[in-house]
Amino acid sequence: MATMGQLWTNTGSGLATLMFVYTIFKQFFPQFGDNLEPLFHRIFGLFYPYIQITFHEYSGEHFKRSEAYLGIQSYLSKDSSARAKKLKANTTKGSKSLVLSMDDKEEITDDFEGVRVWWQSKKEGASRQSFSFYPEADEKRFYMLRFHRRDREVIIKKYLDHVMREGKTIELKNRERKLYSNTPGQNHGNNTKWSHVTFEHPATFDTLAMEETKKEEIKSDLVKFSKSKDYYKKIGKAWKRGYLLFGPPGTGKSTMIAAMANFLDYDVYDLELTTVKDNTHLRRLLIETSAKSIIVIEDIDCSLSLTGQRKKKEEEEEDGDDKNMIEKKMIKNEGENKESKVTLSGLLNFIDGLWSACGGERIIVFTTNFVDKLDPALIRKGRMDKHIEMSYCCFEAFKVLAKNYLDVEESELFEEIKRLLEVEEIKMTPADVGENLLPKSEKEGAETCLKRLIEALKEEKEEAKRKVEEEAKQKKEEEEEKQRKKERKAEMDAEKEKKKKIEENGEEEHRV
Ligand SMILES: Nc1ncnc2c1ncn2[C@@H]1O[C@H](COP(=O)(O)OP(=O)(O)OP(=O)(O)O)[C@@H](O)[C@H]1O
Ligand SMILES: [Mg+2]
Repeated sequence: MATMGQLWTNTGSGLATLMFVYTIFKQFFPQFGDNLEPLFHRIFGLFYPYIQITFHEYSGEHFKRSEAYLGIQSYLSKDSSARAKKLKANTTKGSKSLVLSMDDKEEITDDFEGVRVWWQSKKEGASRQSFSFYPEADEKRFYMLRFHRRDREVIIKKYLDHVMREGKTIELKNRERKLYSNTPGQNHGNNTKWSHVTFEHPATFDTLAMEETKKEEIKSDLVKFSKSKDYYKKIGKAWKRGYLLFGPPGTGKSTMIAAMANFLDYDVYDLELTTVKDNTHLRRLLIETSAKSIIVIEDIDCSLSLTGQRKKKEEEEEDGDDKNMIEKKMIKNEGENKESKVTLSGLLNFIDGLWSACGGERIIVFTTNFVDKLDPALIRKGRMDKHIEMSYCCFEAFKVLAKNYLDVEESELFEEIKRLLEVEEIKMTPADVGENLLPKSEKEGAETCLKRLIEALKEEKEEAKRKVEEEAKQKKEEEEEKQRKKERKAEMDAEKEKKKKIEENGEEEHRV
C-alpha cells in the first residue's frame, strides 16, 4: 500500500502534469483558454486542499506600504531570524534597529492553536534591463499564507487577528520613540507646532533612586493602565491616567517621567504652556498627540494664567493700603494674559472631555515644586489620579545611586551615611547626592566619593542648624520688637489718659 508521502508525491506530480497540459493547451488554443480557466481551477481545487492568501506590499494608495504587509513582516521577523536560512536586513523608517525578515522565496512554518500554516515571501514582476533611479519599482513583493482548508475558520477568525496584533506590538517595540515639544522656535503663523527629536533618555526605574515599594507600586499602576483598554471601554471612561509629581527641585520628577516613558515604550510630549496662545491652540496641540504617549506639563504652578486667577484673588485679599501696588500687579497680569490666554478651565475641559474622542491611551503628568499652590480643581482625584511625592534622599534611594554612580553595593561607610540620613534626618536631594558621588577625576575611587558625600551631609546638617538658629533669632527679634511696640503703645495710652485726666481736673477747678 502506498504511504501518505507517496500519495502526496503522486498527487503533486499529477497536478504538475495537469498544469503543464493546461499551459500548452492555452498557448495553442488561446480562444478557449479564458473559458476553460474556471473549470481548470475547480478541478485543481478538488485535488489541492490548501488555501492561499496573498498580502501585497503596496496596495491601494500609491507609495504607501500596506499596514498588513508591515505587520506581517514584524510578526514574522521574530521567527524568521531564528528559523529562515536566508534573511534580509532592513531599516524601516522610524525603527530604531534593523528588522530581519526572511528573504524572497524563503518559507517558514508557524503553529497556532494546533494548526500549521506556511508563510512564504515572494516577489513577482519584471527585472528591467534599462537604467532607472528606482530599480525596484517594477518588483512586487508579497507574503503568501498557505493553510489547509479545514482550518479556514481558525485562520480567518483568529489567526490573522493574532498576527496583526503581535506584529503591531513588535513594531511598537522596535520603533524609535520621540520627544515632542512645542518650542517657540517652530512658529507657524501665530501658533507653535510640535517638533520632535529622538527620545533617548537613559533613565529607568532601576536607576531611579526611590524606595523599592514605591517604585513597584508605580510600575504596577502603569502596567495595569496600559492593559486596561477593555476595562476603560466597559466603564465608559477615556483611556487616560493623570499623575501629579510633586517635590523640591532635584528630587527626580523629570527623571521619573523619562523612566515611565522607557518602561511603557511611550512617546513624550513636553507641553510648554507659556508658548500656547489660547485654549483653541491648546486643543489643537493636544488632539495632534498620538496614542501611547505621555503628555507632560512641567512646573504647572508657574504656568501663567492657570495661577493668574489665583494671583488676582490673593492680591484682592492683600492690605487695602497698598492700592497702587495692586493696580501695578493687575496690569502686569493682564499683560501676561494677553500673551497667553490658556485658562485653567480650558485645560480641565480638555483633560476631562475631548480625550474620550481621541482613542488610544494617554498619560498626562503635571509636575510642581509647590503642591499647595495649585488650584484644587486641577489636582482632584479623577483628573490627577495618582499623586506621587518625590522627596529628599533616603538610605534606600542612596543605595541605588551608589550602585549607579560607583558600582558599590556594600561599604563600611554606608553605616555612617545611614545614620546621617535616618537618625540625623539630614535632607539632601538625590541630585545633590548624585553630584557628590560622581567621581571628579580618573583617580577618584568609590571611597573618596563616599567620604565626600559624608562631609557634604555633615555640612548640610551644620547649614540646617545655622538656618534654624537664624530663624529662631529672627523670630525672637520680631517678638521683642512687637513687645516693645506694645509697651510703647501702652505708655502712650497711659500718657494720653493722664493728660486727659489733668485736663478734666483743670476744667472742674476752673468751674468751681
Ligand atoms: N530620584 C532620582 N533618581 C536618580 N537620579 C536622580 C533622582 N533625582 C534627581 N536625580 C538626578 O538629578 C538630576 C536632576 O533631577 P530632575 O531633573 O529629575 O529633578 P526635578 O525634580 O525634575 O527638578 P526640578 O523641580 O528642578 O525640575 C537628574 O539629572 C538626575 O540625574
Ligand atoms: Mg524637572
